[in-house]
Amino acid sequence: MPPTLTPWATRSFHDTYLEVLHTVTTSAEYDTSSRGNDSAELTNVSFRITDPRDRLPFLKRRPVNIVYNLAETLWYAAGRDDLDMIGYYAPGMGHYSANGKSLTGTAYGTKLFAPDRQGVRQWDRVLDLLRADPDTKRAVLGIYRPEELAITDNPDVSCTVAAQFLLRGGRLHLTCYMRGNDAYMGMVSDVFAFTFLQELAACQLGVELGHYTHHVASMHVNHRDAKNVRRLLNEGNQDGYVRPTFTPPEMPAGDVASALGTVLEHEELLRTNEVQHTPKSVSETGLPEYWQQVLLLFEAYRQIKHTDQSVSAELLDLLDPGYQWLVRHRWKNRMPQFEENT
Ligand SMILES: O=c1ccn([C@H]2C[C@H](O)[C@@H](COP(=O)(O)O)O2)c(=O)[nH]1
Repeated sequence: MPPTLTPWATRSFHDTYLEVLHTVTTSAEYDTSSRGNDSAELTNVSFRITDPRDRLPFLKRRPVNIVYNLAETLWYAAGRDDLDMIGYYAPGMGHYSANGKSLTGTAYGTKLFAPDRQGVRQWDRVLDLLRADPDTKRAVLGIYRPEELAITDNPDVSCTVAAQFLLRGGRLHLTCYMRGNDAYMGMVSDVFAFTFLQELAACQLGVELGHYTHHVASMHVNHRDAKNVRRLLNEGNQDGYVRPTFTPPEMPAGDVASALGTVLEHEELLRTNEVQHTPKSVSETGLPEYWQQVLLLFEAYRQIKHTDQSVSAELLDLLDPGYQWLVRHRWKNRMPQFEENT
């Protein structure tokens, strides 16, 4: 019998990430080969993160691209499916596009945040239901659609089937159901996006954040990533290793929709290099500090993409310590001064 991962609960995703990678690679049930991907697979893996704000792993051997993760989540929240936006942060996303312009399955935002035929967003309907009937068991955000399998050789079928809110004891919990999850690559972005959206919903409802639970039918690690996964798992075994810990930033209550709208306007101007922000101009937006941090990250990325200079030292100094750690380790060769052991 393979080990059961339920009920696995850790405070942070960092610990869960390593546990899942370790268990899938050492206790795989199957060796699968589908659509050119050879993988080690463990079926029906579930875990819980008790602090969904602690959603980032901090690993030197795989520094998360925090700019991409924020951009992808905002791309969802804007109900978008275009490669113009997401392709700037992840050029590889183009491979999943059938028409070279947009994405289908992966564009969760079109299912969650774009108005349906009745002109209502699924997100709003579910939040309204929670306001009207807080104990409801119906607050389900449906993502996977049966029609996706009707498209021959569809390169992009939704991996997330659904996500469900439960408002219990004044706290908003989220459960995510996935048909398949790439434990090394995809899981980091999926957990980031869903926990971020959970925090957004809690702010919009004016309730406390609860726990986040992730259920996956096929949890797998592709064989091509096995070596990198081993290196990652060994990171903690190095002499003198101290696991970096940071207090995660907390999304402020208030008019989240308006803050999101402003952030998205600035994101586009920075992406197209029409605007260059400074710490002063970011503070002049009047956005809460939390959202200013997102703009600082987009400005750092603009400097990386559109110039060949180092990222501004003044900007780096202002970043939240966890974000700063990730940027410094991800784009080492674009940092003003980088010390390996910091
Ligand atoms: O949000 C996503 C989207 C995709 N994938 C991974 C899972 C699979 O490895 C691959 C999709 O391949 P198929 O299951 O569609 O063959 O992408 C994720 O982990 N998360």
